[in-house]
Amino acid sequence: MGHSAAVWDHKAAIELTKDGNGIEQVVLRNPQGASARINLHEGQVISWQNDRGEEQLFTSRKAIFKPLKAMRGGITICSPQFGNSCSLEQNGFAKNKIWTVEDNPLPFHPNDSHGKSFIDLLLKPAEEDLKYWPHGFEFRLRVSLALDGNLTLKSRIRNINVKPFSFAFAYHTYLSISDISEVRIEGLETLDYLDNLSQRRRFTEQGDAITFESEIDRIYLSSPNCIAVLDHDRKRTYVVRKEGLPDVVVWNPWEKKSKTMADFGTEDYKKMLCVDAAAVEKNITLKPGEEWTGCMELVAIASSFCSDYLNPKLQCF
Ligand SMILES: O=P(O)(O)OC[C@H]1O[C@@H](O)[C@H](O)[C@@H](O)[C@@H]1O
Repeated sequence: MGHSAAVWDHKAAIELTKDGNGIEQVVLRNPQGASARINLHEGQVISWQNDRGEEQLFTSRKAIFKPLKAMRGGITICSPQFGNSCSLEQNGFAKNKIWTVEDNPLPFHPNDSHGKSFIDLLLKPAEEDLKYWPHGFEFRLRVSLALDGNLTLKSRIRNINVKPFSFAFAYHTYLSISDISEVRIEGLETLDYLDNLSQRRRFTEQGDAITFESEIDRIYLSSPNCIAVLDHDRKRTYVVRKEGLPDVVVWNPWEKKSKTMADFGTEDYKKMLCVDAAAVEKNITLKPGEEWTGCMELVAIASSFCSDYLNPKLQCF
């Protein structure tokens, strides 16, 4: 990092940094030493480390860091589309736009900031963006790091136009894992899913936790608000909590597809698993003046798994 300057004096450290490419990043820290790094050019969370400096999000060794192009890894905001069903770029344009830091955001719930280090980002369409997506919107993203190291992303999208519009949404989350063969997901058993590898045909998941032995690209529907990703070898469990996001996308490209991706190493598929809190099956529609909110919280638990996190009665936020 060439340059570093304080943005504002918050309870926990927040710094704005520039690297050699001039990419502006925000680094959130908590007093215990956990951190999260956000790229302003893409509104993308590119790292989330625990208090021992261990990466909890995956970044490909071949990731390309350049402005206005989401790098392979971290958490990418996918909107207003997911996939490549319409004329927009794959997974939408939000990940390839310049976000600004918002100093005076619309008020959040008081609990949203309590004891947390956070940054508020804003995305608004530029004049030329309206040519290919003609909808007036304000997209606010709050990224917060709590005292316990949990990472929360809260998105608010508001229609500021006179016509309704619809969009899909996903927090495309690359979790860092020890080895894909050591990992299982709990919380998606018996759910229906759309299989992206079979033209989005609908299937029903079996009753066991999900394990991995080949490419997977599925949209699980009407999912519970808490699911868990258990990594036996690393003795770590990620809990994904969500609100306003009914679907969960699970993706691993496996070996053959990895070779077709320029910014992804051939062996990288072993070290990552994408588990996205999403709204994909049914688009969200906003009338003029309406606002939608979608949250995801990531919790990383060291050692053994605590099944209380999957209790459907637990209040997520
Ligand atoms: O290249 P991107 O935009 O990061 O997307 C990668 C993958 O993301 C997954 O979530 C999608 O379901 C896949 O179909 C897609 O290929």
